[in-house]
Amino acid sequence: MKSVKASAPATVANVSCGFDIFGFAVEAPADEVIVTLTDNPGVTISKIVGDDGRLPREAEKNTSGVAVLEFLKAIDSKLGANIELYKHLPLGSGMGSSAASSAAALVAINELHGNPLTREQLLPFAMESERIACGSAHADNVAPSLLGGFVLIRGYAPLDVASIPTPAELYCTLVHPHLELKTEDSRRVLKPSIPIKDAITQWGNIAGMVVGLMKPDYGLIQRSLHDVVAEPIRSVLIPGFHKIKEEAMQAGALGCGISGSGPTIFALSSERAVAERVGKAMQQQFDLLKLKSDVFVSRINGEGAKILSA
Ligand SMILES: Nc1ncnc2c1ncn2[C@@H]1O[C@H](COP(=O)(O)OP(=O)(O)O)[C@@H](O)[C@H]1O
Ligand SMILES: N[C@@H](CCOP(=O)(O)O)C(=O)O
Repeated sequence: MKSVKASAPATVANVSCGFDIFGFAVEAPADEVIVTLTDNPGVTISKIVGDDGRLPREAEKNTSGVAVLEFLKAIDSKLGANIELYKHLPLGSGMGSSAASSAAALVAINELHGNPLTREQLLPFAMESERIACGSAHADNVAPSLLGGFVLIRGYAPLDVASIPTPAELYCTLVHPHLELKTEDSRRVLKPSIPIKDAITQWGNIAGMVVGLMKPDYGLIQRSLHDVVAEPIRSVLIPGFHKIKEEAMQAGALGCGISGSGPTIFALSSERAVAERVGKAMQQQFDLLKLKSDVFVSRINGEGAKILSA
């Protein structure tokens, strides 16, 4: 039967001020899948590489499997599928690990059926996978992983997403300490409501980010990269967070915050050389805490999930 190989990139959700509504894709790392059509209905996962045996092999529990099951149900397919998953994203990282697997699997199964659905129409299936992974069908990882670029989730009911143009010279530094934080747990610590004063600060920054990215205006981006909603609560879960952020800013970053729900920390810079310097400064702080970490520097990835071979 026909097989398709696809990949989908890591993503930075929230981007400081935009809790659950902002996300962008980076160039690496990316998960890969090989999806093969089968005559028998249902979805199987025959192989997972790179997870040290930790991810569920049952399709109903793995984000890649859930996404493909939802797709096949939606198009009323009589066929089934088998998935091989090559996991390159660390689990519980705040880099959209659960989302990358489902985004890659979705573009592959869509391709195998002749692309009946647009990337946007694939989104609800990937969101269902996020519900399995963390109890909440948030779209700020799956949307940029599927669509590429910097994405705004304007609304969830109905789902309304928009791509925000970004300056070509905008670089992201990701520093991933070898720690795990489950999104489910770091969502549970958030408060159910926020004071109006904080809401005003937050929506001012969200609007500032959109204008700053579109103009582009690096000063405005810099002034807008603040989070008074999630970061003050979640930062206690990341060793050395405040010092690391301070060092990133000293090294020239426009802003620095928690990537998704952490523990990865992201920074944005207006030059590659600065983004690399920022990465070294951040990693040095994790070294001082005797925490191993990986650094990834990239532009915003405008392409998102892609077919590698069909
Ligand atoms: N294919 C998959 N890749 C990553 N995590 C998966 C996958 N399928 C299911 N999961 C589950 O999702 C959870 C990790 O997701 P999450 O906590 O959101 O981390 P991340 O921030 O890295 O996406 C884990 O409990 C894991 O078992
Ligand atoms: N908006 C979500 C994003 C979670 O991202 P992840 O990469 O940690 O899964 C949240 O902040 O909970």
